[in-house]
Order: sequence, then C-alpha cells, then structure tokens
Amino acid sequence: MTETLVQVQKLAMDFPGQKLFNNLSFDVDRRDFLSIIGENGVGKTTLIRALLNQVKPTSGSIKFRKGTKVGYVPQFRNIERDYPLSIRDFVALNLQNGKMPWLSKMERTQLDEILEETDLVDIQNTRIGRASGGQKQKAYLAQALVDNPDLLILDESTASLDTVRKYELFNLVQHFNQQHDLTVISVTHDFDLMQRYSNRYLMLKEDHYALGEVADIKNEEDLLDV
Ligand SMILES: Nc1ncnc2c1ncn2[C@@H]1O[C@H](COP(=O)(O)OP(=O)(O)OP(=O)(O)O)[C@@H](O)[C@H]1O
Repeated sequence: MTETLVQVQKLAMDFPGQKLFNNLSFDVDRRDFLSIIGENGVGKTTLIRALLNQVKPTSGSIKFRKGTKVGYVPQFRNIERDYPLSIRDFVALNLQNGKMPWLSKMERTQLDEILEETDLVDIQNTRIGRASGGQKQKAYLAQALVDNPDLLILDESTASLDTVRKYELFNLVQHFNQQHDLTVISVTHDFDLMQRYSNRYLMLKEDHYALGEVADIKNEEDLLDV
C-alpha cells in the first residue's frame, strides 16, 4: 500500500518581479526516489528550502506525514583543511542534539553501523578537512542518515564529483532507498543520474511543471516537450 510522506498543494512563491511555481502540486510516497530537474533559476533550491521549512511560500501548503524525519545533504561545501573533527566526529554531530558531550551506547552503535554501511570505517579517524571531495560528500551523507530519517533531500550533491565518485555516492543512496525504505528527493542537473537512480521526476519550467515516471523518458530530448 502506498503511504504518502509529503503532500505539496498549490504552491506559489512570489519574489519582486518574479513568480516561482505556478500552483505546484505533487505527492511523494514512501520509497519514492524523486528527481527534481529544471534549468537554472526555475526555483529548485527555493523548493528545497520550502520543504526544509526555511522559507514560507506565498500561497499553498506543504504537509508531511506525522513523525516524518528529514535528512539533508547540501551542495558540496569545502571544509577547511585544519577543521579539527575526524570523519567519525563529523558524522556524530547529528546525534547528540547538543545535550551531552558524549554519546550513549545506543548512539555509538548507530554511529558504528552508519560508518560501516557508508564505507567510512577505514577512514573514520581521518580529519574531515583532509578527506577527498568524494569522502567529504559520503561523510555528509552518513551525517544525514545517522539518525535514521524517513526522507533524504539532496541538493546537487554530486555536482563537484567525478563519475566514479558520483556513482559511489548514489549507489549508497540507492542502497538505503531499496534496503531501508528511505524516501529520496534529489535536485540535479544530471540527466544520467536521474535516469539511473530515480523512479519519478518533477520537471520545473518557467511557467509550468511536469511530473512523470522516469521509465517513460528514453533520452534527454524527451524532457524538452513535457
Ligand atoms: N530570497 C529571495 N529573494 C528574491 N529572489 C529570490 C530569493 N530566493 C530566490 N530568488 C530568486 O528565485 C529564482 C529561483 O532561484 P533558485 O535558486 O531557487 O533557482 P534554482 O532552480 O535552484 O537555480 P540553480 O539551478 O541555478 O541553482 C532566482 O531568480 C532567484 O533570484
């Protein structure tokens, strides 16, 4: 049975001289892997910010199923070489809620499990600032997943990565999608990434949008006409 996790209804966002999303409505069901695509400036990042409750839409609504926990992987942001945390400590930042300086036994288990599942065990003591770009993105992914979210939002998370690292990161996301029922929303410019990994797409254009099944799209040109 499908279980709707996110329900976006008649969303619109007005900025001076610009209107984004023409009454945008869509649902995201548990286990969906939705790619949000569209040209620069159509509002992809703004939509993500609205989903993360960082901006309030001018009209319309975004409803989450009660208890939905959301994880977020940002665009690549470089971390200074001297940043003092190890990869392990960096991933753990999302666990403690700032309440205690140490981790409970259960939290330590959660941390060990996510490091294992994201292939970071061998480099967990490496300083995050010294890690490669691909390792840093994996650490961001592990950080977003360590407290077991229902929904993961990725914003151009592979933009700085080469093809091998890009597939490595998304193979992991796919693993969590298929094995742990993680629901995924991924903003991307990358047609190949969308086609390989997602089951649905939301194409944003200046004055309309299109929702569809990725299986119906054979090549990039098909998206021009939607
Ligand atoms: N706080 C704001 N105030 C005014 N205009 C804004 C604000 N936030 C976004 N915009 C405008 O909304 C439009 C959409 O921006 P947004 O960053 O969401 O697009 P995008 O699709 O993510 O683009 P890109 O692919 O380049 O990242 C842009 O023209 C931007 O200037």
